[in-house]
This record gives sequence, C-alpha cells and structure tokens, in this order.
Amino acid sequence: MTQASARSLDVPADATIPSRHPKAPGVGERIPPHNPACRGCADVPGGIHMESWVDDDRGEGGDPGVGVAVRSRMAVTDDMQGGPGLIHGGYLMAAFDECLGSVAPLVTRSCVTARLETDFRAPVPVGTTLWLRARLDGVLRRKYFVSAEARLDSEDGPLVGTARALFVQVDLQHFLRHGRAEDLEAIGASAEQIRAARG
Ligand SMILES: CCCCC/C=C\C/C=C\C/C=C\C/C=C\CCCC(=O)SCCNC(=O)CCNC(=O)[C@H](O)C(C)(C)COP(=O)(O)OP(=O)(O)OC[C@H]1O[C@@H](n2cnc3c(N)ncnc32)[C@H](O)[C@@H]1OP(=O)(O)O
Repeated sequence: MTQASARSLDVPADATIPSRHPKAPGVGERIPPHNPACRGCADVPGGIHMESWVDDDRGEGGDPGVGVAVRSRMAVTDDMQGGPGLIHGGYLMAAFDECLGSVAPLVTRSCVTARLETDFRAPVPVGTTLWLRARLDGVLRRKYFVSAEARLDSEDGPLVGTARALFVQVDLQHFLRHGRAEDLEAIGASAEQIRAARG
C-alpha cells in the first residue's frame, strides 16, 4: 500500500459500523459538552456555541442508513466574519470538527481529529444558522471514518459545505500527557495522575 492510500479518508472495505454505546445518549437527546472549557460545545466566551443532538439513522437519498449520526446547530455571528458579512472558513471547519467529533464518542471512548477535509460549496452569510449532520461511515481498529454536510437556516436548507474526517481513538493518557495541568485539574485529574502520565 502506498503512503498516500494508507492516509486516505476513503472508508476501508473491511471497516464495520458498530452501534451506539448503551450508555450514550439516545436519538433526539442533547449531547452534553465533553469539556466545560471547550470552545466548540461549551457555553464559554469566544466559543462557537455548537449545540448537538443524537440523530436518527436515516441515510441520504435511498441509502439504508447507519446507526450513529449527530445533528448540530450553530448561529453564525458577527465575530465569525472572514470576508465582509461572510463566515471565515476556519469557523466552518471548527463547526465540522465539533459535529464530526461528536459521533465516535457515541460508540467508543475519546477520539481526536487526525485528518479533516472540507469542501466549501457556497458562501455562508453572518446572521444565518448552520445546520450540520454527521454520520459514522466505518470503523477500522482505532480509526473512525465520518462525514458531514452543512446546510443554511434549516435541516434541509441549501447545501453550503461537506466534510470527511478521520478520528483516532485515544486513551486518557493522551490528555493527561499533553494537556495543560491546570485545565486537567479543573476537570478532576489529580496532580499525581498528571505526573504519572508524564513519567
Ligand atoms: C482527565 C482527562 C480527561 C480528558 C477527556 C476530555 C475530553 C475528551 C473526550 C471526548 C471528546 C469528545 C468530543 C470531541 C468533539 C469535538 C472535538 C474536536 C476534536 C479535536 O479537535 S481534537 C484536537 C486536534 N487533534 C489533535 O490534536 C490530534 C493530534 N494528533 C495525535 O495526537 C496523533 O497523531 C494521533 C492520536 C491522531 C495518532 O497518533 P497515534 O500514535 O496514537 O497513532 P498512529 O499514528 O499509529 O495512527 C493510528 C492509525 O491512524 C492513522 N492515521 C493517523 N493520523 C492520520 C492522518 N493524519 N491521516 C490518515 N491516517 C492517519 C495511522 O496511519 C494508523 O492507521 P493504521 O491503524 O491503519 O496503521
């Protein structure tokens, strides 16, 4: 296999699609913030204030659907501006990252974004609302392949962006080893745990 194909976002033929974890929120339920300081999903100044729910498993246009999907909503505010009156592309990518990143934790433990590809299909004016839907396309070992679309002002509004991503499952050590100690302590990690993880 070449290096290029090994890092592709195409779903491998031997990938599977597991069901939601029994302790994960059910269809229609709100997905709570995964970290009280998250600029994606928590209610903090400077955040994008994304709200997400577990979606049903319907597929797009006749495809039979998958078991795990997330619906998200984000108000496009003045402070997200790039071009005059338009969203900065990085904010759309942040919205995709957050929505896509909420899918795998419904199945497994923590995952982090390894690769994210975004197609910007149409301009997004400030003052609108983005509606996103992400779904799990396949899992192979620690790799979670997900895809999403973003629409304007309603769940079936005009398509403004699509994205594909790979999330890689990590254990608690990933955060304990790399995160700033004061932020880890704020969510309950002990100084001893942090020291031990860093050897
Ligand atoms: C007390 C503490 C508690 C803390 C917990 C708190 C909260 C977290 C909980 C849940 C999160 C829930 C929701 C999150 C929602 C949204 C948040 C957005 C998510 C983010 O915003 S997160 C920030 C940005 N993100 C990073 O900060 C990652 C930096 N990065 C790394 O940390 C490493 O890079 C890592 C871990 C990715 C891999 O490293 P590694 O050593 O573990 O594994 P390795 O390299 O072996 O890769 C394994 C297999 O993935 C393939 N692979 C790897 N990278 C690839 C790539 N780029 N393209 C294609 N394939 C790739 C390999 O080819 C191999 O594939 P194969 O199995 O086929 O060989």
